[in-house]
Amino acid sequence: MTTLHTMGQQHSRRSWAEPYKIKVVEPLRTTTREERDRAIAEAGWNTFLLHSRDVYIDLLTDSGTSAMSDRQWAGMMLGDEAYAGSVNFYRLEETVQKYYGYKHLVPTHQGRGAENLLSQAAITPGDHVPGNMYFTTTRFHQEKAGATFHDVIIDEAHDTASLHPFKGNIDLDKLQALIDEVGADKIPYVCMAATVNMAGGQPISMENARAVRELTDRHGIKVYLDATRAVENAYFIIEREAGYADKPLAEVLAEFCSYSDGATMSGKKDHLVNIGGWFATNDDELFEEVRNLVVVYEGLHTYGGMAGRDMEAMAIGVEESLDMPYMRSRIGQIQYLGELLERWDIPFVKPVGGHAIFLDARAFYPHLDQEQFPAQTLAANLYADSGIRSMERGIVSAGRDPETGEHRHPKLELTRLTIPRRVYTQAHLDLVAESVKACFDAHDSATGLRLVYEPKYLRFFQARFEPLP
Ligand SMILES: Cc1ncc(COP(=O)(O)O)c(C=O)c1O
Ligand SMILES: N[C@@H](Cc1ccc(O)cc1)C(=O)O
Repeated sequence: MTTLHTMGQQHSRRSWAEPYKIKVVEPLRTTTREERDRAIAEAGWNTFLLHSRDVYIDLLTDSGTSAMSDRQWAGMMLGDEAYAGSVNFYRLEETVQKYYGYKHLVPTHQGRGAENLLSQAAITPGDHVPGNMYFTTTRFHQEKAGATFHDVIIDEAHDTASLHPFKGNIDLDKLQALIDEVGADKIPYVCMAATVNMAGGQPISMENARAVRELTDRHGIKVYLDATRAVENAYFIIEREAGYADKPLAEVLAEFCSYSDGATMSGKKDHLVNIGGWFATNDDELFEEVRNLVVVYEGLHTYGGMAGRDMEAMAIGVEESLDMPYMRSRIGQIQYLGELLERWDIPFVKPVGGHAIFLDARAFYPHLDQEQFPAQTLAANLYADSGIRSMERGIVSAGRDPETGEHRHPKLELTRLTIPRRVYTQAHLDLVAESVKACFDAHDSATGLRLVYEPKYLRFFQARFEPLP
């Protein structure tokens, strides 16, 4: 007999929902297939060169694309736009010290501004910088300052099918081998990213961060964290690592950061703002150098390229990012999209990471050679199908080897569907999954691309292509 009680059991599934409601909306424009074919051709088959008005659902990036809260918008009115000593700077400094635990803060216009300052201040030409997989702008600044970058991430990170829960981990043997090979005095710091963007938004475990600290301490090497998505990383530690399930995000973040000497930050991600970043350190001497350099590249050391109002919104965003219901729904959205794609056997990087779904373009287009740019092709095809904008993360992003001038051939050839924070609904994600499925079903017709214009630096942003016949 079905009782109310047993009915309850049959329907015991409990969904999560976003812990906010919508107060302001921005209309979306739809386009025809003909218009999109024209737009992608005019953009040289590069989604970075599309006009945003021609895009329907914009999954290019989670950088600077968040919806700010009503509190953050209210904070914008509290902007103290003094050239020097803005109230908002001191508020931001205090907030970062409180939650990230570092002693000194230098604001910058965004993450790469902080990377430039750290690289210039800490690297001597001929140095070596190990990191858990490269990030484009980070490695660029390290190489520009005269260092050689070494990928010391665990092998599982390069395998799209590996279900390792912490694919962002540093391989301690690889790190030790590099120290033995070049000497600790040639390694100014280990660059530790949390989460690892290019690996699929994959986290590092607390255990691994602690072990990296112990190893580097033995050799007197510093650790600088790329803290861009460190709160998302903290969420995965709570979800997947023994001993953290009941801890608040803020406590996990603070412990994680305690294993580093400082950090670079792109506030455009975790901090839920449209612009801004910072550099932080516990090292008095390095701080002195960076605080001096910032006035050359970014602005005075109490604004670093941000308006007072931006620093206020950022300080509020730091606190909002540490709210567990928010973070659960943030990661929940990405997992939701992953579940839809999984149902249709669409190949993508597993487990689902922190900020995006990374489609495995090699598996989509096994008939295309990597030099026919499968991930770039998939991004262009997805846009043409439905107006959804994604980003190539494969051979184009990897660029050329500075020594040989040849294309680098990364193992991962991915197309990234990046989810902006607090912006899209599940219905949008349903449309995304359906369009990905349509492209997957049409995979035989993809012919690949030819590179026709290649800029010198960070080529993926402005390169142009033509379809192969
Ligand atoms: C992991 C990571 N580090 C650094 C950066 C650089 O930050 P920004 O875009 O703010 O310069 C980004 C994004 O660009 C990133 O995803
Ligand atoms: N960090 C941002 C913006 C960006 C995109 C691509 C890059 O290679 C560099 C920066 C992102 O990952 O989307």
